[in-house]
Amino acid sequence: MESDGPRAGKDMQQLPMLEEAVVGIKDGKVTYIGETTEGIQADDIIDCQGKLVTPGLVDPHTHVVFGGSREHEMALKQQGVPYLEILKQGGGILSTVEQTRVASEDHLFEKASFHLDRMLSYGVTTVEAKSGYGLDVETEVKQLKVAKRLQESHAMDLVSTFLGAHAIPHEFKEDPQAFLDEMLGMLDLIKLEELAEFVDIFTETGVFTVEQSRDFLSKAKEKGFGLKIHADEIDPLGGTELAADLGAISADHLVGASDEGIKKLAQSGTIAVLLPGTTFYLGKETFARARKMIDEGVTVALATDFNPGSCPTENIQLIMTFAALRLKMTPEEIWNAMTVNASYAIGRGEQAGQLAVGRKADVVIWDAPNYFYLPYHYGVNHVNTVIKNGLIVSKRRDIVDTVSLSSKS
Ligand SMILES: N=CN[C@@H](CCC(=O)O)C(=O)O
Ligand SMILES: [Zn+2]
Repeated sequence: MESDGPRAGKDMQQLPMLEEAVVGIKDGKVTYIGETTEGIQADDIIDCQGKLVTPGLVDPHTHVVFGGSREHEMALKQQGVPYLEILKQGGGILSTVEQTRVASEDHLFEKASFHLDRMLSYGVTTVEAKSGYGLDVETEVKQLKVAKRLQESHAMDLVSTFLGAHAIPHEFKEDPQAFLDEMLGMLDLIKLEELAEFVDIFTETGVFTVEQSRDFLSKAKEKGFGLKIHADEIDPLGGTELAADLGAISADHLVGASDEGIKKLAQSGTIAVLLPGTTFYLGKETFARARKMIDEGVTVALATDFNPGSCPTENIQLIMTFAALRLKMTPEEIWNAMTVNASYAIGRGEQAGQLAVGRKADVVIWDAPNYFYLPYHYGVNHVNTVIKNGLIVSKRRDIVDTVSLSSKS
């Protein structure tokens, strides 16, 4: 799984793989990858005979720090009330904002920790975490501080994104610009206290316009932040083009991305982070045009978008199945999208997403006989063991003979 950079377009089909491989780990790092154990001494040996071994997965788009939950919205969804209508009525994101504002920092820490444990158990070892459920200075800082504490104490590696521009809170309903100015006013503090590396905005009907987003993100860029955009998730407004124009590191969702937008992503190198779990959960028929993106030479990554509203699942393996069946991505493209490309989408291309000598020993051993088995056998957890920085952080029941799971392996 070594790569010099993100894999774009048809290069996403490349998936270097060793059979009969040996991975050596010492002091938390990968020290050896080869096909023989000859001349190698080890204190502990894990026999992975017949099993797939990969780098830890990278989830480059999550909203993991939040208060409460939104199961009460399920009935509204069943009645056909659209996502943006629920938000307009003060529910949706704004309901989670209320629950996050009243939660203590320690509570949010414990809750996010629980979700991160679950993500680790599904084979994810690096994750991006967005704020955006505070929408006021105090609560946004509280969320970002929780992410920072988690980065310092949890086995998971976290990369933090400031999404203060996630929705317009009640108190600014009549004056969205004043709200955006308040969020912009936080950037110096966020920089000073190293609370986030990226700034994101929800560019969507009834939330922020393309022009508001351009202005907001340009100011964040001037202050030295990397940029991300929730772009063309529901209505095709042109957030994709904006992401490319501004040189954003990623443009996320992209269900309604135009032909022009897709071309621009390929030219700018902005990574398309696709979130098919969200499209599924919103009950949409039309998914992001991954095939067109790959044909045009775009770098595609995949993520869960784990959040309490539009995609409440930590199961990134389920996203593999959606990517295969609804985005028509090949298994090779899916693995690249969740490892190499995902790590570049959050500025961790040099640290995560590859199994290579000298890198962190973030390794997953799967109860699967080959890499295309995972998107196929869906809805369950195929992890056998997760190793983070050389230590076992998650171990599940062993199946001795994985080969027997498959007729062909
Ligand atoms: N679309 C905007 N933000 C999130 C959903 C947040 C929520 O519904 O709580 C997303 O990426 O899908
Ligand atoms: Zn999101």
